[in-house]
Amino acid sequence: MKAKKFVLKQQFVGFPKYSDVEIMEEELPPVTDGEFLAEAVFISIDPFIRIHPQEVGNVVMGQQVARILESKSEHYAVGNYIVGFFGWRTHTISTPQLITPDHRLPEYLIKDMDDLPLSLPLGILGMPGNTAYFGFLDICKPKEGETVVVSGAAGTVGSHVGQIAKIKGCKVIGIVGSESKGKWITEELGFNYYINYKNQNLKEELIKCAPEGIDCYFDNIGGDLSSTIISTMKRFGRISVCGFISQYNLESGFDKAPALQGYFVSNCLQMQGYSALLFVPRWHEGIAQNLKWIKEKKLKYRETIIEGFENTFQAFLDLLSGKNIGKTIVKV
Ligand SMILES: NC(=O)C1=CN([C@@H]2O[C@H](COP(=O)(O)OP(=O)(O)OC[C@H]3O[C@@H](n4cnc5c(N)ncnc54)[C@H](OP(=O)(O)O)[C@@H]3O)[C@@H](O)[C@H]2O)C=CC1
Ligand SMILES: CCCCC/C=C\CC(=O)/C=C/C=C/C=C\[C@@H](O)CCCC(=O)O
Repeated sequence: MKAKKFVLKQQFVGFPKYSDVEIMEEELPPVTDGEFLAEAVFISIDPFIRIHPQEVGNVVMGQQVARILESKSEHYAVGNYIVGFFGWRTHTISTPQLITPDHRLPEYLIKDMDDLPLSLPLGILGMPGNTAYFGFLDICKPKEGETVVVSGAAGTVGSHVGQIAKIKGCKVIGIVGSESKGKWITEELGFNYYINYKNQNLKEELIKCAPEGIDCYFDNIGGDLSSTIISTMKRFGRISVCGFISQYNLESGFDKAPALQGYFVSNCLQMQGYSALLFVPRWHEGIAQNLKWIKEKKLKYRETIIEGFENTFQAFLDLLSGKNIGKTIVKV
């Protein structure tokens, strides 16, 4: 059995380039006792791949939904589907990772999907879904009637957070980079307003949509746009810092505190960052709640599916340039 894999050839500097990676082949050894052979069906494309430390020479990191092709493990049977952190590769031989260390995403068998797509455990029913569920509810602690701003609002995490905010009875404003994204989140997902940061004045529009000020800000983007949003927050506002994608491709790094301390002091704001990994002990609680909301038709999703393993890197570039709506997935 030959596996294909994307190997990191050099560290990403600035916007990633094709010369940063290389597709290689690897001859896999026979499966031995306790091991399984899994074939990638879907590969997850996520922004953290751009900034998470990775070693040159290693397979590019990432989650997969994979089908068990051969098993000498009592835990997985041939034909089972699992979620695993195997990276950008077509075939993997491994042993079941039944206990999740603190710094890892869990590996598990996919069950109870009914007729839902098998890709969802990489999106709304997986890491990004739990990022939205726990990171919004536990950190922003939204109350009915409050005003919530979500940036990256047509992406996997942002579109999910906005819908949870609606379920909780909030007014929701989504920040997006195109009109089609804005129409999707307002007309189909129920956000109250969208603001297109590429062609509208963010501050003026925020004041129009939320003259009362903002109670909760779910931050996916960081940078100057987030500074503007934070400057319109109300007293005792809460900010969940999920990501800062506007800074990921900068060559200069990102180690300056925003010059917003005045707003934090005068409005008694709270800001907390987190990683989805914090919530690994409650992983299946988040998945069960998100699945319940999907079945109740309270939570909708979209996926941008790119076909073909060879197109995995292009899918990553497209995500970083905002070409996706909802979750970006490679169908291997
Ligand atoms: N803390 C955690 O544990 C986790 C954090 N994250 C973070 O959550 C965020 C969203 O992730 P995810 O939902 O997977 O990705 P998305 O599906 O939201 O895709 C990324 C989106 O970011 C937007 N974007 C790209 N560049 C910029 C920019 N310069 N300014 C503003 N927006 C930009 C684009 O939308 P547009 O067209 O609107 O610009 C793009 O579609 C990321 O910051 C990610 O790193 C994700 C998972 C876990
Ligand atoms: C410097 C470390 C990366 C920080 C990324 C920052 C914030 C945004 C973000 O996108 C976070 C994503 C978190 C994802 C969860 C898990 C990953 O870290 C993969 C874990 C790798 C593993 O070994 O399992």
